[in-house]
This record gives sequence, structure tokens and C-alpha cells, in this order.
Amino acid sequence: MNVQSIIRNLIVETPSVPGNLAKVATAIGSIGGDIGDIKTMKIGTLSTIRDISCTCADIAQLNQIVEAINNIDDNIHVRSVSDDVMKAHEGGKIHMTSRVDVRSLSDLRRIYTPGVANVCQEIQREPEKAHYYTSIGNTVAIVTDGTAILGLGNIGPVAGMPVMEGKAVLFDQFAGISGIPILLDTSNPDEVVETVKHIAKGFGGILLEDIGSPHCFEIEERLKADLSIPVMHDDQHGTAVVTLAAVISACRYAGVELKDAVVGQIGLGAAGLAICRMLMAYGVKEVCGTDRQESALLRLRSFGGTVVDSVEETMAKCDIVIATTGVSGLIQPTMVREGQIILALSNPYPEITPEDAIAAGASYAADGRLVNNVLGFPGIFRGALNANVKSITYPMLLAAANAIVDATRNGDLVPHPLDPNVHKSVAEAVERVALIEMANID
Ligand SMILES: NC(=O)c1ccc[n+]([C@@H]2O[C@H](COP(=O)([O-])OP(=O)(O)OC[C@H]3O[C@@H](n4cnc5c(N)ncnc54)[C@H](O)[C@@H]3O)[C@@H](O)[C@H]2O)c1
Ligand SMILES: O=C(O)C[C@H](O)C(=O)O
Ligand SMILES: [Mg+2]
Repeated sequence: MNVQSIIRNLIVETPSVPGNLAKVATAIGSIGGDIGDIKTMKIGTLSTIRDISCTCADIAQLNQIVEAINNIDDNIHVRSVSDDVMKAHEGGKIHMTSRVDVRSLSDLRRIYTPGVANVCQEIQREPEKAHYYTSIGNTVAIVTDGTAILGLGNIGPVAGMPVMEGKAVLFDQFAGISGIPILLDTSNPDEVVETVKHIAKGFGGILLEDIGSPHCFEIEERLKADLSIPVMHDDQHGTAVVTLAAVISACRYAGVELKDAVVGQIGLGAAGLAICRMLMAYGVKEVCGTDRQESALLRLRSFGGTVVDSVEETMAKCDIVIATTGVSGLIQPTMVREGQIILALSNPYPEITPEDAIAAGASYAADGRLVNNVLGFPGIFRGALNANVKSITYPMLLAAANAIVDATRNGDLVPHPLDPNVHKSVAEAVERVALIEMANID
């Protein structure tokens, strides 16, 4: 097997007659497949289904193995082929569970009818008590229209559901928040805003996810204005917070004063424009940007950024380059300048791999798996929900970025996302600023 071999699980159905598994094993071996675990999933009267793990050289060999098994005879079939990633998604990644047990009739009467009616009336009398007697204050809607799913483009909200479920898993595990995916079959800003406003009562916050530009800007602004719960577009501000933290760390190591550095942003969509705005809010004097869309350039200008004509020019002019275009391989190694800091953040494939950027002379480089908004959004919402704040402000986001920097181990650009301290530190930083802001308003 070569180093790039792939492992797949073959779900094989055979007649429940001895000898058939041996035929399947021989078919796999004859093509060069290597059998790993075999799990019997079902033994029926007529047929047996097994999950056979198989290592193959590549997809072509896998296809030959599937064909060989299907050709054994008419009653032997490969029902499906899955891999670890697909397997982890079988049945979905999330499930709503109850926090109370129902073991007796009195449990039933306490948590359901008739007991629950008293709680309803209590909330009717004093609506703010919903915060204590329901899960609303700890639940965030993860809203997408499916128009900018990772860098895969407009693949629709249902195809984007695995990403939304992933965000819900991260909310739960890193911040103890219930995240509920909401899939919208419209990207018309009026309809999105109306829909979210009508469902908002059931949520303590709204995370907008993978909603493309430019409509994401209007949607977020209008929802922030109309709702009195925190609304944040993750791809804009979650990303901007983590990127700022990574840039601060990289500059410290490289001995560069960030505020005086020339920073270039390639791709001025949801993530890119927000990164530029965040860098300007931090105090960076010259933030340059390029995009293939004229409207995106105009937006950068309106926020005080400098427009640059091309990717090549950005690479030539800037000390620090950040890319969020969704275009894999956009930055050629020949464009990299000695000592440059390069964050190519597009998922699932970066504009240049960190290995290629470093080999071409970059002093620090990272991709979107490392510099990822997972380091931001769970803690930001935890802090905002804890403070019961009505909106997430720039000072809270800057505090979150600084908390990420403080939680970063010496030599790393950002902390490891599995380090629980980072999410806790972000939450505390956001809550602290939120409480100060609220005290100042009162
Ligand atoms: N690492 C992270 O945490 C993170 C967070 C958010 C987004 N992203 C990634 O960033 C990418 C963009 O996401 P988005 O939500 O900003 O999408 P978006 O569609 O809002 O923005 C993409 C922008 O890139 C521009 N663009 C495309 N090709 C270009 C090119 N050749 N030259 C210049 N500009 C070009 C587009 O015109 C658009 O303005 C995606 O791949 C996404 O996965 C990463
Ligand atoms: O989902 C991610 O991994 C990060 C980000 O939200 C993205 O859209 O790429
Ligand atoms: Mg996203």
C-alpha cells in the first residue's frame, strides 16, 4: 500500500448461507485490497449485512473492488461505501436530549401537564422569567441560506447542514450552548430578516453562518437593529477575531509592529471585509484589499481601506497577506516575498498551503484549519449569553481577540481549539466588556 492509500467501509449484503463471506474476501484480495475489521450488522433469514473495512491504493482500485464483489453473483451486493468522515455523519451529528428524567407519574406531572401550566403563567405574568425557566437563554439559532458554504459556494442550505451541525457540536462541547440549525430556502434579505425575526423569540442569540456577500451585510445589520438579542455573522466577525489574534502573534514573533505594517486582504467578501474592518479598529494604519468584484472594492473604500488592483500587487506590496477567496491555489509560490506573513484561510482548501508558503520564503504561514472561527464563536456567545447582553459590540470582539492571544502558547499562532481554556477565556473577556458596557448605559 502506498502512503496515500485510502480506507473505506464496504457495506456488503450476501445470502445467509455459509461460504459467501469467503467469496467476498477473495474478491477483495484478488484486486489487492487489504481487509481490516469485519462487523456483522444484521443476520436476517435471507440475507446478512456486513461492514467490511478495506484499505485500497486509491479510488480506482476501490471501484474495481466494488465491481468485483458485485460480479460474484446476483445475490451479493455492495450496498454502500463509506469512509470515516461519512460514517461520523450517519444519522447526523446532533440530537436534542432532555435535561430531566421521566421515571414516575409524579415526574410526568411535574415536568409536563399539569405542573407546567404554572410555569407558563408565571412567564406570562413576568416575561423576563423565561430566562430562568426555559432553555431560551442558552439556545442559539445557527441560520444559513446555504449561499457560501465554506468555499464550496452556493450549494444550498440542505447540503450545508453538515457544517451547521458541526457548529452546533462545537457550541455544545466548547461552550455548553444548544445550537439549533435553521435552514432557509430564501436568500432574499427581506425574507431572511422577516423569518429570523419571527422565530427569534425561541433563542438567546442568532449565529448567521455561511451566508454569502453582499446580502450577508444587510441581513446582519438589519437583524442587529431589529432584535434585542445578540446577532453575529460568524464568517465576518468570528473569523475577524481569530485572524486578528493570529496576526498579533505572528507580528510579535517576527518583531513587526502590527499598527505600522501594511496588511493586504485578498477576497473582500464576508470574511475579508470584516477582517479589514477589525484590523482598522485595532489601529492598523494601512489596510489594503483586492477583490474581483467592483462592489466589494467600493465597500472597502467606504470603510477607509486602500484598494489594490490585483492579487500579484497585494503580494508585492504587503508585509502581511490574508486570503479568504474560496479559491484553492490562488497564491502562487513565486508571488511570496521573503519574510512575509501569510494566512490563506479558505476552507476546505487554502489559497496556498502553509508548507508551500514557508518553502517560498514566508516567515509565518497558516491555513483555515488552524486559524478558524471555532476559536471565537463559542466563547463569544457564551460571554454574551452569560451577560444577557442585547448585542455583540466591537470592544467585545477586540477583547475576544486579545483573550485568544493571551491563551496562545509561545511559538504558536493561535491556541489549539481543543484547549478548553481558550473558550473559557474568550467567554470571560466578552462577558467582562459586556457588563462594563451595560453598567455604562444604565
Ligand atoms: N478560517 C476560517 O475561520 C474561515 C471563516 C470564514 C470563511 N472562511 C473561508 O473564506 C472563504 C470565503 O468565505 P466568505 O464567507 O468570505 O465568502 P464570500 O463569498 O462572502 O467572499 C469571497 C470573496 O472572494 C472574492 N474572490 C473570489 N475569487 C477571487 C479572486 N480570484 N481574486 C480576488 N477575489 C476573489 C469574491 O468576489 C468574494 O468577494 C471560504 O473559503 C471560507 O471557507 C474561512
Ligand atoms: O466552518 C469553518 O471551518 C470555518 C468557516 O466558518 C468557514 O466557512 O470556512
Ligand atoms: Mg463559515
